[in-house]
Amino acid sequence: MRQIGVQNVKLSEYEMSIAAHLVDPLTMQITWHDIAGLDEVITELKDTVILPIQKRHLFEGSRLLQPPKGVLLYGPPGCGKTLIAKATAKEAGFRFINLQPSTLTDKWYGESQKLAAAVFSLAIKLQPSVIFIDEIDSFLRNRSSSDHEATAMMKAQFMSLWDGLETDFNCQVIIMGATNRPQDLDTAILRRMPTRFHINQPNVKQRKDILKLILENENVESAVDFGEIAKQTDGFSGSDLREMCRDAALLCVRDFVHQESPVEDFIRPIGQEDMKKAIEKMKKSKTAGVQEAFMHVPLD
Ligand SMILES: Nc1ncnc2c1ncn2[C@@H]1O[C@H](COP(=O)(O)OP(=O)(O)OP(=O)(O)O)[C@@H](O)[C@H]1O
Repeated sequence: MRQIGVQNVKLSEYEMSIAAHLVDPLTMQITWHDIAGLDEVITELKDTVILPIQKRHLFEGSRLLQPPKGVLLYGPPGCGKTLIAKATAKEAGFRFINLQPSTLTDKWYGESQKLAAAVFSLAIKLQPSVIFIDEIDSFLRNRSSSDHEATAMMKAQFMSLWDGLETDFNCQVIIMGATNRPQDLDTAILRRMPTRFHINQPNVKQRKDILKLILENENVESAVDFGEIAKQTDGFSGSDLREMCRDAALLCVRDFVHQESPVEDFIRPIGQEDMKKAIEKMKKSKTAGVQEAFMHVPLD
């Protein structure tokens, strides 16, 4: 707590266990510059979320123009939802509580309720703060009659705590949720997240931008054609592209390690051919499914 500049705040046992999920803003280095191809989303986030926070005095008189208390980021996996949430917190100067739903759902009933309450009370004590819930659909999904009673109670409690934030005009706590399955979210939850951003699978131009960013500080041959690679990677997420570039870089390392008699003490730059091989490998693992791909990794 001292590290993040919080003093004289007493925490309960439950708040302490939630505080373990707090990301120290000094170590949280993600900024807008670490995100490629999502300029439109970033501009909109700046206007609707960051500006009302940073220029609070300009919006004080208006209830309409308060920063939203709930923001939903939705779209396929690996396309930058977590990056966006972290960068928003960093740029707004908010503390970041990275809440895994399992923190609440793995506990026995009474414990879950106390922890859920602690999430909110901690966020308020530490405000300004963002509570980030990845895979928010996993515990705030559509309510159904088959819900366990404890699950239903927990959802109801979560929502009423959330409403507490909404009604407190001066409270600077934002809930940011991420999901791959927005259609599974409870409608009452969707209503509490009116500000929504679709983070889609990157198109060809976005893939080119992401590739440039990933390879910005790497040793890459000048002849490497980013446009061509972007064209050949249709259907790849940002995370796939990163993994693919890592594979291409590893091919260079492997050549260095396995050369017969080391001539020079440097690793060759990444070339177009390395990228081509890495694309093929990623395509195979995507079609074969992750499990299948793992079976072909030699264990030695
Ligand atoms: N737009 C992007 N720009 C730069 N890097 C990206 C982008 N999208 C994804 N990445 C890379 O992929 C990694 C995974 O992205 P991230 O965790 O933000 O995805 P996500 O949408 O939250 O996925 P999940 O739904 O699986 O949690 C990032 O750490 C980053 O290296």
